Amino acid sequence: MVESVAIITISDTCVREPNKDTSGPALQNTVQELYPKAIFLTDIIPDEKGVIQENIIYYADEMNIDLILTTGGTGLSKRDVTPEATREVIDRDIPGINIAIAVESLKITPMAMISRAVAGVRKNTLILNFPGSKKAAIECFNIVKPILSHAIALIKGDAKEVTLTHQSIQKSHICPHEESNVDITKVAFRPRESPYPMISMTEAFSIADDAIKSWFRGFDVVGVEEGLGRIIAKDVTAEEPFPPFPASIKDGYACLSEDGAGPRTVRAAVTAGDAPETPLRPRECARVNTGAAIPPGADCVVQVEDTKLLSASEDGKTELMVDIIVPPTLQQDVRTVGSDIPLGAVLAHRGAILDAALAGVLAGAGVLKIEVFKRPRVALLSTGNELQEPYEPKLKPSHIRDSNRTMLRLLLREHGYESIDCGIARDEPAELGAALRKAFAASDIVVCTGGVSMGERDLLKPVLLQDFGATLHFGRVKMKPGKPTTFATCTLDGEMKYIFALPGNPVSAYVCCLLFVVRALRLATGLRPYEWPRLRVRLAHDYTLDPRPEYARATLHLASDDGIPVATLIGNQRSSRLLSACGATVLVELPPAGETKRIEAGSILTALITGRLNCSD
Ligand SMILES: Nc1nc2c(c(=O)[nH]1)N[C@H]1C(S)=C(S)[C@@H](COP(=O)(O)OP(=O)(O)OC[C@H]3O[C@@H](n4cnc5c(N)ncnc54)[C@H](O)[C@@H]3O)O[C@H]1N2
Ligand code: MOO
Ligand SMILES: [Mg+2]
Repeated sequence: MVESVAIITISDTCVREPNKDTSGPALQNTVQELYPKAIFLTDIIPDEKGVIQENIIYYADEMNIDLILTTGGTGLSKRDVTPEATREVIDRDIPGINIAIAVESLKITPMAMISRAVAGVRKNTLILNFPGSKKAAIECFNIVKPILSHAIALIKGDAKEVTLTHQSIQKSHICPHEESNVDITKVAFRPRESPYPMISMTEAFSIADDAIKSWFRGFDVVGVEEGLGRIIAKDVTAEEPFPPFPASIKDGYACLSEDGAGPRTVRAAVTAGDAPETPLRPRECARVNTGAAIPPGADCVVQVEDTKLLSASEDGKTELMVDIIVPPTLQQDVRTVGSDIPLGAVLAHRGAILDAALAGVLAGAGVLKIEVFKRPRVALLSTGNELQEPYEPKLKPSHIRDSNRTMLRLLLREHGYESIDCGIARDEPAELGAALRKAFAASDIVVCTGGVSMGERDLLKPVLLQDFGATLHFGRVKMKPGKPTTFATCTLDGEMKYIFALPGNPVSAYVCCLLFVVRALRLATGLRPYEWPRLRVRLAHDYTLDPRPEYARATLHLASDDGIPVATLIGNQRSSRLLSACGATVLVELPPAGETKRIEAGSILTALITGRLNCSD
């Protein structure tokens, strides 16, 4: 049980200007989320070795604090002395903690190499140095979080907690299957303000991209027809030229171009599939069809429209002589061997998406199987006590049908990704934990909806943190819809798992799936570019702006005078109203309200093309 925590900001600057201390308060918020009942003491002190040591000794010896976290002074500048100060006052050091921090932090930034932080024990107190930047301090805390309670229990000799932890480690890695560490009884103590900073979309994308871009699990070999939407892993080259023989582009007569205009004897008739062998001689021609092989000796085709019949057999079954009216040029209307696809040409480049046309090209080239990037396995999980399956005959009082799983499964499929259905979990910590565990076991990326905001039954974040030791990379994003969008990672049975915990509101889930999940899947499967294409649109109506950047669902009318398509928003944009996404071609990027609170009809904005072009008139 962690009962007391001291957070010491070590920075000359923050001593002079305490409001510049963002790391201390952020760290406090994050730690408080994990230990809501602990007492917190905070301090800001200068980068002075003696002062740092006095403080550590005071909090450890006099105050008997369980955990001291320092932030700042771990780098390479002359004034950075936190590690030196700490090292001299600890009784025992714990190098493993900083090895773990270095290993994990190096995945995020090479700057982690120059942190010299120390972790150790003085008497009954665990002391950890964290870097001075807010982001880095929180990341470091999230890395050590899984072992904190157990380490502190060991230091304090808390036999009960140590035994419990050992039992739970034996049963599962983090938390027993049937139990949860999340206490939902103290509703009155829930945070009244979200402890998660509301980060920008750019920051959120960069964090999720960094975490996911190293996902690579090799290749699959799939049949061309099964591979729709998959990403080609290796260049595929043509082993046959196309066409494999000189073919006619027109229905007409194969001739020798040097004969010019004038009469020709019709020597032969060649339809598609025939293989003419006898060479044409001067002033001879062969009747040919589009796609038929032209005979040896011929070097051009004259379309039937540019000829006249001069003589024929009496029964009309055989053409004897034709007149070529227009003098032909060399190779006129001939597809020479390999002129569509030369032998050895690249048919499909690594990174290309296997679409219908490419499948046709591959089929035409006799390529039946193809190597593609493996895709992450995606599990879909809905959460909420109010949810029933769509097929249930009758709704219970105050219940609704789960629409998110159906919508997300098909939305992912529309963009080339299949998913595994993990059902509905109730808003109970242990049940949620069990459902997540199942979803993690079946997948690489879990996409769940609901339970990420401020309600007492919004348990996703605490369950991830306390039962899975997850690293919560972000818990709120400045966007509408989708504010409580959460992205976390955790290691289960030695494997990295990713979780996009999307808000429960169906439109929020829809928009965030397009913006975060599809992006992550594209990035993980080697697809470039992974940004949605943008275009300029003219807004059809006035709109009141939200303080957050908003992604409004709209259809496009392509008839505007200057060629800029007009975007019409699909009715009320409330995040519960999924009808607003039906038939959406684009997500219009509405800017956040600043000095301009209302945007006028006719304004030019950008829009992401996330849907199909529909005829909306
Ligand atoms: N005090 C605050 N309340 C809320 C805030 C806030 O900042 N402070 N944020 C609001 C925003 S923005 C959103 S978005 C929602 C997100 O809520 P949760 O992710 O916690 O989701 P739930 O509470 O579980 O459900 C919200 C809503 O969505 C319906 N829902 C959930 N799952 C499904 C499903 N599978 N199919 C259909 N509909 C679903 C659910 O019934 C609720 O109506 O929080 C706001 N609150
Ligand atoms: O951000 Mo919430 O997703 O507005 O509805
Ligand atoms: Mg909620």
